[in-house]
Amino acid sequence: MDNARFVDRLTAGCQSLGVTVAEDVGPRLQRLMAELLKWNAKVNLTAITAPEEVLEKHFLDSLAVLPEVTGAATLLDLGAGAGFPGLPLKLALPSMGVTLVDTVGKKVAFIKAAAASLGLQGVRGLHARAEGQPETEGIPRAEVLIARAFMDLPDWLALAPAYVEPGGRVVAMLGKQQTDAELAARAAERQLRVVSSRSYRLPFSGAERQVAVFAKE
Ligand SMILES: C[S@@+](CC[C@H](N)C(=O)[O-])C[C@H]1O[C@@H](n2cnc3c(N)ncnc32)[C@H](O)[C@@H]1O
Repeated sequence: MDNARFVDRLTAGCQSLGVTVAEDVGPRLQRLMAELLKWNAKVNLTAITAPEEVLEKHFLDSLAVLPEVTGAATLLDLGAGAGFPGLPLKLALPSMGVTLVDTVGKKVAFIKAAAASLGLQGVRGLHARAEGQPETEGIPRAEVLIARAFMDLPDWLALAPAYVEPGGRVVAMLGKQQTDAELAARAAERQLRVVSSRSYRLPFSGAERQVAVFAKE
């Protein structure tokens, strides 16, 4: 994909999702894509390798949750894989401190290399397994905790609150649609409340997604 098409698709995608990013985000996402595809040729980081799909399913899907994350001083992305959604969110919100955690060393090595190549300050890649004990795992708590394609919702709501600072919130990026009643029931099981929930469609494929935000009661 050439530069002009990348910028066009990014702009159209953001418009469709109702989010805005600064002008420098496009070129930096292009650099991130180049790094991802270069690494992926040697180590298996992601099954999504077609540039159009990387743009939609990794970059735009990550940026889709900007409304849920904007304003946070710190973000913790558990099970970040090749850096999604944490890296695109960091590019869009440069003053936010972002920690990305994964159990697979090569994925964390990629996150660190990509952050260095993009000159990103305030990004930490952490090779660790999140099992609910942040202190012993060496994982810092954050104002906002996020994960995509990491756990099903009940398991995520069981694990996540241990990693949230007082007054913070848990963001769940959901592939499978949940009703308001289902979300409220899952939240109540963990003494959480639903702060917000909304569905959206990826701009080009039309794939359905949902994002829900939870806080401690
Ligand atoms: C399906 S991938 C999703 C990656 C990324 N969030 C995305 O949406 O592209 C799930 C990731 O979680 C990591 N993972 C699984 N269990 C974990 C744990 N307990 N702590 C940290 N990472 C974990 C895996 O290594 C894998 O990279």
